[in-house]
Amino acid sequence: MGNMFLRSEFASTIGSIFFFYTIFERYIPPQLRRNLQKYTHRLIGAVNPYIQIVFHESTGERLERSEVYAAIQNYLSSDSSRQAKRLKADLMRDSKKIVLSMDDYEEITDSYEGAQMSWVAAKTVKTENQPSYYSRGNGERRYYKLTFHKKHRELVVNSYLNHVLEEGKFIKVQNRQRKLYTNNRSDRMFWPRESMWSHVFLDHPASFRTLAMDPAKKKEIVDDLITFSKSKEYYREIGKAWKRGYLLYGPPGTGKSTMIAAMANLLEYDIYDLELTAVKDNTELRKLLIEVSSKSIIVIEDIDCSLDLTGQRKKKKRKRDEDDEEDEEEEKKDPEMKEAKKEMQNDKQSKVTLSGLLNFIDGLWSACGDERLLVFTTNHVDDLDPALIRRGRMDKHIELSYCTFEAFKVLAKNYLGLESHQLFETIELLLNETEMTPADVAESLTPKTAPRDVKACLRNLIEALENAKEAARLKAEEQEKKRLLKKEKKEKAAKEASTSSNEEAKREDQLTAPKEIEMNGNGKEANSTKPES
Ligand SMILES: Nc1ncnc2c1ncn2[C@@H]1O[C@H](COP(=O)(O)OP(=O)(O)OP(=O)(O)O)[C@@H](O)[C@H]1O
Ligand SMILES: [Mg+2]
Repeated sequence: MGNMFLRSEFASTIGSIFFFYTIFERYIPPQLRRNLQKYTHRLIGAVNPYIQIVFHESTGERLERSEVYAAIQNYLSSDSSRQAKRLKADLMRDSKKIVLSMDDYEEITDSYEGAQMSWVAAKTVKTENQPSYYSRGNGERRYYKLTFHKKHRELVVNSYLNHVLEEGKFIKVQNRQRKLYTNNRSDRMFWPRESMWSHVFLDHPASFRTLAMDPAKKKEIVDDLITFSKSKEYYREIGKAWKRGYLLYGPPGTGKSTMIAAMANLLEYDIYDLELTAVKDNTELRKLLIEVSSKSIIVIEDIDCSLDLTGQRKKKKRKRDEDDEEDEEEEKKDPEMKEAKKEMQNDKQSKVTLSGLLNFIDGLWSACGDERLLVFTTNHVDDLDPALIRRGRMDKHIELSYCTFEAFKVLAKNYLGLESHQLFETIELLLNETEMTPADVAESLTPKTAPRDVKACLRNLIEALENAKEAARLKAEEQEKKRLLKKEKKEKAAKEASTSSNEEAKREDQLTAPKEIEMNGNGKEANSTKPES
């Protein structure tokens, strides 16, 4: 009986609300309605101790997805998966993980420095009077609503919102699918707003654990990288752009490119592989730089071959100039050929200059965007212009060299799962006497049969090392022979030159001697040229 009474009471309340709402909507003019709503809100605001902030999913007339909304979605994802009963799963653009978020009208709570915050996901539906850009296709406009007590206003405005944004961005970076970018050729047509970089997803398995090099040196590099990635405040304090330059040098196949991939994997950075020869000029280089995002490594491989920056390149240029002189004659005969050659040269040559590159590294533009590594690689460090590699530009110089026994042990572990073996001693001796790149050692250790025969692999390596040792011995012998031959030739030439000059002197003496005698015979003239003794 009581229950029935309650039920009818409830039904009549709902009925009254519905009745008043219909009257409100239908018979009260819009202007009055708006005023009524405004004053009701003010009245409620005066007595309600809670404050609300709304964050819409899309903003502006273009309805671009709001970065803040995305950051909140990421920030709330772990709380959502724990607290919400109805969840939505999204695979966001460039994300490698599914992001879980609470469904509409779910509520979750978050606590920050002792303050309780409540987050609700909701949506508004477009009404007839609203402009068409107000909402997306289905007429819905989503938002998150943050509610907190007014005594936490300062905390929320000054620190909680920043915390949400930073954390959300951090989670986004963690979840993002990393990319390997490369610059497009500049003579290509670009669509408006099209990026000058094209990309593929970066999925390189290299890591510092599998990189073969001296463990102490490896630790030093890893520590340096991690310290860099955590030094945002430090760089701000000392007034320096948050970037660091590395120069990796060493013979081909010693792991320079592998180390760059390991760096990117360690710090979760993107890689921008900059092909300088495809960059038209310094202005374009600057444009490319502006597009590079934070948390990235800008790589210029084989810098000695990329530009007219090095001694070697200058030598090549000199040679080219000599060739040009020979060609000039031909070109005079055929002017069309001259034009074609000119075009071809322009095609090949980038007009990026050393000063342009230095500006790229440490000019004002390079400070736009945070947390960036710049890595140069070269096989010929001595050929580089000292201005390019001075500290401050290339802060850390790392030499990657031939395989040491320590490096071999890492490769043996990677390739064969071996910590030790009786053949290691022989290999150590041979490695001390022979220069072999880690790439060659790795190739010898790669199993050629399945299941892998560990001993056969080690024997393979020993054989390769012995061959390399023998080849080096023969080469040294050959070089010594050539040196001796050259020396002999030089000595012979010098001897011949001295005998011929002696003979000439003798001949001259013979030519001048009779004259003197003659002169002596004549008397006076001879006395005037020779000092009296
Ligand atoms: N230090 C190393 N540790 C592990 N693997 C290595 C190492 N060095 C070379 N390798 C192996 O050799 C291959 C070639 O190495 P990488 O391309 O890194 O050499 P590089 O120094 O960049 O050569 P280049 O100067 O020709 O560009 C890699 O795929 C890798 O498997
Ligand atoms: Mg390389």
